[in-house]
Amino acid sequence: MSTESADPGLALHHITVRFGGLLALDDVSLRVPPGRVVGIIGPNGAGKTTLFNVICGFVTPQSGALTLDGRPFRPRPHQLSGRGITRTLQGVGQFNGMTVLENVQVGARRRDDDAWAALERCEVAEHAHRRPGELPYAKRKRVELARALAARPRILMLDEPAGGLDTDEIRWLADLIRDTESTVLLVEHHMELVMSVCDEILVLDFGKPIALGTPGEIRSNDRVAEAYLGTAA
Ligand SMILES: Nc1ncnc2c1ncn2[C@@H]1O[C@H](COP(=O)(O)OP(=O)(O)OP(=O)(O)O)[C@@H](O)[C@H]1O
Repeated sequence: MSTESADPGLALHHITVRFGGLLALDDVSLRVPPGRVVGIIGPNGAGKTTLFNVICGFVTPQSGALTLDGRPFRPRPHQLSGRGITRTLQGVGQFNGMTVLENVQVGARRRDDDAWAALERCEVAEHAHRRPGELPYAKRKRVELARALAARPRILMLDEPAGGLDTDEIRWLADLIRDTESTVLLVEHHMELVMSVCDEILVLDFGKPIALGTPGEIRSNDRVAEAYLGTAA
């Protein structure tokens, strides 16, 4: 571990997760250096969400370890935002009993300037006083992003942010991911988005890491094409 003590960012070391007899993650290692956009792809059931859940402390691995800046990191869901880690949810996931602004203020931990800046960044400030349920789906996805950005996270975990969005919205999302100062971990099925924004991509198949590389390397990897791109592209 001594060589890793100078390792900035998040790292997963040999993570294995079993659900009964099912091997959901099989010896997965990944480094997420500051400022990078790292994608995690793979077919349905490959273990992407489980990997996110390990980072968030919802799932405890049977073996392996996490480090943050080279130091042991034992994630606990309620302490994540304090460690600078924020996750968006699949779908929209807002409280409909609260206004858009109030939802985003939860992310901002009540710092109004951060909440408004995030609403403006996501171009939904004009809807601040409406309920999320009154907005179209794409706008609610933007509110969910604003909620996450309002925390000014060091590491932003995006869980299928393109789901249900049209081409223009996905283009907007790609710009947002490229522009953010946060380190980004992206689980996504939309290959064009993944290939256009990621610096590095981890490919999982039945819990096994089968490739790790730049978009170009992943595109030309035969094993990936066989396991995933061939069926999903
Ligand atoms: N809590 C759990 N208990 C039992 N099995 C689980 C649990 N969570 C996930 N699994 C199983 O672990 C495997 C990996 O699931 P996971 O949701 O991580 O895959 P995924 O890559 O995110 O899939 P998708 O693209 O469909 O969201 C699947 O076979 C799933 O059924």
